[in-house]
Amino acid sequence: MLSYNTSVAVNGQRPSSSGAMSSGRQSIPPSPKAARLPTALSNGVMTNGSAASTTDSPAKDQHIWLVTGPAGCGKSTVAKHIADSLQLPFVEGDEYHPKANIEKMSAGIPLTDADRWDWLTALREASINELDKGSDGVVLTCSALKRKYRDVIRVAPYFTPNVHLHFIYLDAPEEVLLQRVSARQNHYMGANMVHSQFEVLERPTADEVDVITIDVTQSQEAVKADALDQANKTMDSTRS
Ligand SMILES: Nc1ncnc2c1ncn2[C@@H]1O[C@H](COP(=O)(O)OP(=O)(O)OP(=O)(O)O)[C@@H](O)[C@H]1O
Ligand SMILES: O=C(O)[C@H](O)[C@@H](O)[C@H](O)[C@H](O)CO
Repeated sequence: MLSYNTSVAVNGQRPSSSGAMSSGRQSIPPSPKAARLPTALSNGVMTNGSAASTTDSPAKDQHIWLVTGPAGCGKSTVAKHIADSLQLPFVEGDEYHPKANIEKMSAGIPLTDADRWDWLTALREASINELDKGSDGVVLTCSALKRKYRDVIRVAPYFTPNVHLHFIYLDAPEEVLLQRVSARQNHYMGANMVHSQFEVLERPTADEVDVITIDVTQSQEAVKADALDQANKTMDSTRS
């Protein structure tokens, strides 16, 4: 049975190891967007339910860009830049946290797996909703600290081969992010939370071939340019 603790296949390949996993087993809730699940038409052809896929012409390529990493790594900065540059809708993951999560983090209490599940599925749904409106893609921010959190999002393009999911992981040592979060004003996530983010962080492994890693110890301008360049190259390589 598929569970939160079972790694999903990335580009058709199931990983040999999926990093540190906790012991609790919970079933992954199905995407509420049941219409995207394949259904058989009377002619036997499978469709994901979108209008485009029921016509003769193939559905256009659509990209989900999920900008990830611990608090303060620059997710919002990079995601806004990519969204503006590529003229794509932007979904700020922080705005999808339930009130209870914000209260916890404001009080300096790290979230648990259980606190994050509904948030992750809400973000997955938000990305699908944007694509369903017809855009060429969507850019989201989401810490996605653990492998199994990324796996929750990996369900989004299932059954829709025209949808390509890419993680942009912003990498920096803890000391760098501590400095950036300490300098930041008016944010619920305080510097006291940075260490806990690194305690649970599972850096993407080599088998997670849908991840682009960006070194964010560089200047903000260099990081933005690097991330956009990598996104453009990735899109070029997926073009059929
Ligand atoms: N490459 C960089 N160099 C220096 N400062 C940066 C860089 N990128 C972002 N910053 C600054 O670091 C802070 C955190 O950036 P940002 O809010 O984009 O991160 P985030 O990952 O979205 O944070 P959070 O997850 O806590 O919402 C901001 O004050 C931002 O201006
Ligand atoms: O998974 C988590 O613990 C949370 O998503 C945090 O990472 C914050 O929401 C975000 O980074 C804002 O600082």
